Amino acid sequence: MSEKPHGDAAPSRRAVLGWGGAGLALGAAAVGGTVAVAGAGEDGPSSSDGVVPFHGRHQAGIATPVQDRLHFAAFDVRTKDRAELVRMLKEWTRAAERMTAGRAVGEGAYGGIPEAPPDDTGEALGLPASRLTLTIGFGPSLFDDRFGLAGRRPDALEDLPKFPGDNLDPARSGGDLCVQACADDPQVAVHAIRNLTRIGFGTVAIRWSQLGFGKTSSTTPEAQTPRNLFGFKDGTRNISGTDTASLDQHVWAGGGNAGWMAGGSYLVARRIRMNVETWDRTSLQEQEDVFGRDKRRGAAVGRSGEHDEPFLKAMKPDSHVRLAHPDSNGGAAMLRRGYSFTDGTDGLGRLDAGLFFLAYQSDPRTGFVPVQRALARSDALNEYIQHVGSALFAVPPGVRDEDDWWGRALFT
Ligand SMILES: C=CC1=C(C)c2cc3[nH]c(cc4nc(cc5[nH]c(cc1n2)c(C)c5CCC(=O)O)C(CCC(=O)O)=C4C)c(C)c3C=C
Ligand SMILES: [Fe+2]
Repeated sequence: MSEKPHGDAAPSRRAVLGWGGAGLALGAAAVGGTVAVAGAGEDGPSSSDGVVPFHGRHQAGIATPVQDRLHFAAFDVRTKDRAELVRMLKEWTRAAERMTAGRAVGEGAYGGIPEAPPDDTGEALGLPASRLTLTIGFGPSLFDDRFGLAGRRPDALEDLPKFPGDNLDPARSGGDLCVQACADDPQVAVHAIRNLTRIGFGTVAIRWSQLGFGKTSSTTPEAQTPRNLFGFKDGTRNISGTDTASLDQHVWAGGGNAGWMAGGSYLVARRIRMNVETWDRTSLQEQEDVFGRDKRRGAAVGRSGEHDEPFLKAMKPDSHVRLAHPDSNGGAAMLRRGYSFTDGTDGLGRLDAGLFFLAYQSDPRTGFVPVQRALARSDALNEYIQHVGSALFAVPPGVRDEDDWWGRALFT
């Protein structure tokens, strides 16, 4: 790709009108696919590095390799006009195509009509695509009478039950829509959410959002397993993004009563506060017993290598890994894709820190729910954590091409 990162937009209206013949030539080149735009380079190096393809059978941001940073936003829909919502989803899709390719939204951040605000907010000018992925989801509350979608709600999008120990803040829970923005540069992820929010002004409003850093799970087992804020390797036994058999079995939805979801997935998001101060005063032995893995290598009790198969009976009955393992839950499994967060302090001198747990599965009723029931009941980790936010979303299949848009199968 020869476009400059985030710098170039389609040639601006003024540029096309003003350049005359040059503008026409540019237009012809654009039809062919790539565009060498006058002025390319002034905002950063030209490169197609770090571009994760936006189009495909599945949305990017699920099985694709996990990036370093997250900006997650849940939105309430403010309009009651279905056509307006559809218009916005189409506009969002076109903007997402551009931003994930490292390009600015619409006509860009400068060079347009001086009397109008620019199409792009500009803070990603000169930055590469940074493996940005944008993944949309539809919450249970979207499927009400407002948009005539009640009959299209998937059975699998059943509200999550209340689990023992939950202390959920409604202001950090739920949402009609969500967008998960992941990138290796936080500015690129934030830019993407900000621009989608700007496009949606009047149609949707942000209900809550979460920034994340330090991925706590990876979908690439050959890479070094990241550590969570308790200092333990997290994601050792995650589903790999290239394990198509496991993805088909545990992650991609088949459709069920909602054919429009075939090739999609269900996302559970939980904001989990971690009491790092208490943890840091806990003995190493207790810490390792809590997880059932050792802190140095991440090896399961009685094993020496991180990826050696755990022997569950060697672990304490209330250890996290024993309780969460598929063998303890009738085979239940999910693809974890969470991030650490720190959101300042809580006024009592403690960090407001934790895990923003994100898990994708083919059906939460057979994925997250049974595992979380077991954990909520008996997990030794519960002494150190608390679930404070929760949301569930149906994540539709991927956008196939430039004529397709987020939610087309649901709304048409
Ligand atoms: C309901 C699902 C899960 C929640 C909620 C959850 C919270 C949570 N987990 C850790 C740290 C670790 N989890 C590990 C393994 C693990 N966790 C879950 C599920 C939930 N975790 C599963 C399915 C597994 C894999 C079990 C297995 O197959 O062996 C590990 C060990 C390393 C690994 O395999 O990833 C750690 C460490 C925290 C800190 C946390 C809440 C804050
Ligand atoms: Fe876990």
